[in-house]
Amino acid sequence: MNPSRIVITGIIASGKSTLCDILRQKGFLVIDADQVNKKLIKEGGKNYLAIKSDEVFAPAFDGEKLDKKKLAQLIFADKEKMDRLNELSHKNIIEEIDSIIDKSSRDKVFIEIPLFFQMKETFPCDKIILVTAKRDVQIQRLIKRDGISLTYAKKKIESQDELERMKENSDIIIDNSDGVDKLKEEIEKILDRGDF
Ligand SMILES: CC(C)(COP(=O)(O)OP(=O)(O)OC[C@H]1O[C@@H](n2cnc3c(N)ncnc32)[C@H](O)[C@@H]1O)[C@@H](O)C(=O)NCCC(=O)NCCS
Ligand SMILES: Nc1ncnc2c1ncn2[C@@H]1O[C@H](COP(=O)(O)OP(=O)(O)OP(=O)(O)O)[C@@H](O)[C@H]1O
Repeated sequence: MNPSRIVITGIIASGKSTLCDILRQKGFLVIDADQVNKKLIKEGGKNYLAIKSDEVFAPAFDGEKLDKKKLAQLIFADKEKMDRLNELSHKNIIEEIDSIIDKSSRDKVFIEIPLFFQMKETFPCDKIILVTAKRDVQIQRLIKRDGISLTYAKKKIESQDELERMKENSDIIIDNSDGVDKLKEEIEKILDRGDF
């Protein structure tokens, strides 16, 4: 079985995971690249080992323990470190996602890849759904969900600010600036249209 691959991507805190939860409730298989990475950065995992062996990331370790908050602060403050982490981790994330898809018996699989357009590696797919939200809505959701400051929220947003390019290269764009009910309606319309 070679299922059709539908990528869900978008700006940070736009509502990708919320959309994916709706799809899961409808019975679809949804793979989340962030969750895949969480497994790979657990002690002994492929990405944990790659990060541990690079001295640039030593400040993020407390003995053997990887402190994800410290790692996030390191990469969001330094683009070079972010690129290095991406180089170490993305190929492993893709490999793991491919292996989950290979084992599935579904005719379509949704894959949430927040950094789809930023990854150097190519991830073959059939359709790309882009989730967006108005900037002020995005900032407020990020601050509320993660309990972070306005400055840090803006820094996180700036690090992946290429919205126009993302729009040009996507097949379907969902604006999730309104409530969750509106988001549900939007995805139902898209599913009914049978675009994939
Ligand atoms: C920095 C880490 C430790 C933070 O972990 P944490 O559990 O707090 O956050 P989580 O993984 O859920 O990521 C939340 C969001 O942060 C943003 N983000 C994460 N990593 C990056 C990155 N390297 N560059 C830009 N944005 C990123 C994305 O929007 C992502 O959806 C973790 O995200 C990580 O190891 N990142 C590198 C791997 C990666 O690129 N993951 C994204 C897969 S597409
Ligand atoms: N339509 C909506 N109305 C109100 N709140 C929403 C809506 N969509 C998402 N949210 C809330 O906004 C926050 C961000 O949404 P979510 O976590 O789904 O975004 P994300 O794009 O997956 O984030 P990340 O890029 O960090 O992975 C969450 O707290 C979520 O509950």
